[in-house]
Amino acid sequence: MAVRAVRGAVQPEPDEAGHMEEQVGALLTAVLERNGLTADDLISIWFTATPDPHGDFPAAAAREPGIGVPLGCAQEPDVAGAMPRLVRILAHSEWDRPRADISHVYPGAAAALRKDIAQ
Ligand SMILES: O=C(O)C(=O)C[C@]1(C(=O)O)C=C[C@@H](O)C=C1
Repeated sequence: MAVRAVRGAVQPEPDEAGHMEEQVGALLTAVLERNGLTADDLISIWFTATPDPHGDFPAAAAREPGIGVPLGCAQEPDVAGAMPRLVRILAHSEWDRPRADISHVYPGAAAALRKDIAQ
């Protein structure tokens, strides 16, 4: 069994506590479903958020889909002209398939960040 990493990002809109939880939760659910993973396969999830105000900690959204692994949040560099209000995830998982099979999930506006890998 290998350890693999999967990426994703979402731009919660509007920036209210309930929406953050709902949309980041949906991102996490999509990452699991598209990759045939369960919450038990995960090892950890690192969240980053752009420096604009957010209604809640992104990691709080992982509790709704029942994800019980270690979580962390940090702030992205404040790059001029960068897309605002983004929450990004980097999840590590145990995986029995090749790296090329991983689906990285960038719904909606976030797809513009990584046209090369967004699904
Ligand atoms: O993948 C993303 O979410 C990006 O915005 C791209 C990118 C990159 O340049 O590779 C930029 C910033 C993030 O911290 C991670 C990756």
